Amino acid sequence: MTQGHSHSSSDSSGLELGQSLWQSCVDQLAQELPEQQFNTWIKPLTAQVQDDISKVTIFVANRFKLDWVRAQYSNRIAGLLEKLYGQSVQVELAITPREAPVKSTFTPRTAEPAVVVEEAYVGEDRMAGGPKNRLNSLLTFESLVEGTANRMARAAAMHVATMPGHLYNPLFIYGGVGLGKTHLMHAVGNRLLADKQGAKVLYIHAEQFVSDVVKAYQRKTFDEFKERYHSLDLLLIDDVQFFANKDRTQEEFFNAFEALLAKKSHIVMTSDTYPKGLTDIHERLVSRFDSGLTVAIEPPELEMRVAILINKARAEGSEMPEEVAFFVAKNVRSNVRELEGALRKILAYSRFNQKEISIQLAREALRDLLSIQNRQISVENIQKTVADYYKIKVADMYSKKRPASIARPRQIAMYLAKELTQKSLPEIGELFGGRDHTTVLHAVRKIGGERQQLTELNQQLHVLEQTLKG
Ligand SMILES: Nc1ncnc2c1ncn2[C@@H]1O[C@H](COP(=O)(O)OP(=O)(O)OP(=O)(O)O)[C@@H](O)[C@H]1O
Repeated sequence: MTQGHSHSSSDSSGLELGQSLWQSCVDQLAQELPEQQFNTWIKPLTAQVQDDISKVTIFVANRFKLDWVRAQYSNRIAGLLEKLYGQSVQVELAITPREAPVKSTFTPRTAEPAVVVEEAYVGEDRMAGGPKNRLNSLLTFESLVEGTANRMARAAAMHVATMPGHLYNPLFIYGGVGLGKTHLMHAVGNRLLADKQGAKVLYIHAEQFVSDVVKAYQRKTFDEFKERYHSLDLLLIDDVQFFANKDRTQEEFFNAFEALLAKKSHIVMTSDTYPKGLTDIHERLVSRFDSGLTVAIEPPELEMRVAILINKARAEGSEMPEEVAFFVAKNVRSNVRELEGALRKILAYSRFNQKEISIQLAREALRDLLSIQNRQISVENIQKTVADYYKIKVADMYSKKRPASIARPRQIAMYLAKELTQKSLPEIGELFGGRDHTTVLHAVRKIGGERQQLTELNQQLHVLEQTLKG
């Protein structure tokens, strides 16, 4: 989003701008806040932006959350909106009305449906039209771009959607943030419902499951809880790493899991790590998670990022020239959510200034983003981050020591230095204790090659890249 521009106040561009402003704010918070905080407090928020963007009303599920969001986040949100928009924006908080005005309510695209559905299964009135499945109908196989990074996961998901309860049960999908795990899961649900209308499908975030367990506990409604979960045909449960340390939840999930598998209902789960990498989750559950098919979603490669940009632009009614898409995809590398954020900024900037989308325009629209990237990534920074990650001393990055426990992280750091900075091989060699450029080249080729083969290494590199990009 740009600053200091003029704008008309009441036409539809005000609405669009409001939408992308709120989305940019959410994207920014996703970058700044620890993931769990973001997912708990910010992701479920919906906002209504006044046409002239002087006021944003943020909807929160209940009184408790309202107080919390007000105390912890409202100043920060107001500050961000002001920074993004270039003028002050009044921020107001309200409790989500029972029937939210869906049309004018903007939800971050990554979030659950527009109305916060915390009470969805408790209030009898909501049961009238059948239980809510919480699926977002926009997240389908059709809108998911396929590439090497998600091919396996997509094929498995497609199989589950067409023949649930058959193979790959449970299907466990893991990968870093913003890589399309949630999207894929919704796609399974949407496809199954399209094929079998009456199917009982539920998408739920692991934290919501925890909160359902707590409620059942408080209200002594475990029978209802069981009835609800154990009767599903397809359970889609997101981010199961959130079950960590929640014993009662794990027990209830274990029961649901067993009941569902016994009746050949399908379970699809996602997590930020592979099952054995989960911490503070009971072994018996972990081994259940791993008992069907476990697939990774990898960060998208360049061509896939380009395709995603072009597709998403088209879905928004704009054409993004291929050279611009390449420019953006080369500069925004970590995940799809960031790509979407970049795209929104470019579209808003182009509409606002009524200019064609070009590389120059993209450069201007993404000025902040690009400068943050350039500022943060230095070879020293990489050395420190990699040393921390593999628990070795930073000094070992320049030392002559050769044990594998040191040499390998050092090679990884060299690889990242080549990937993420503009430095030449000799310059990098110099910064690693005066090593020859052929040593650096060897490291770059070796790690780059292994990355294609070893999922675990690829995940580690992905984490490091995300950390370095801030
Ligand atoms: N291959 C793809 N094609 C099109 N859109 C994609 C693709 N992968 C991801 N997206 C989009 O990127 C955004 C982030 O994806 P999603 O929310 O599914 O990520 P996630 O892996 O579940 O991340 P998190 O763990 O942070 O929840 C979504 O808007 C999604 O639609």
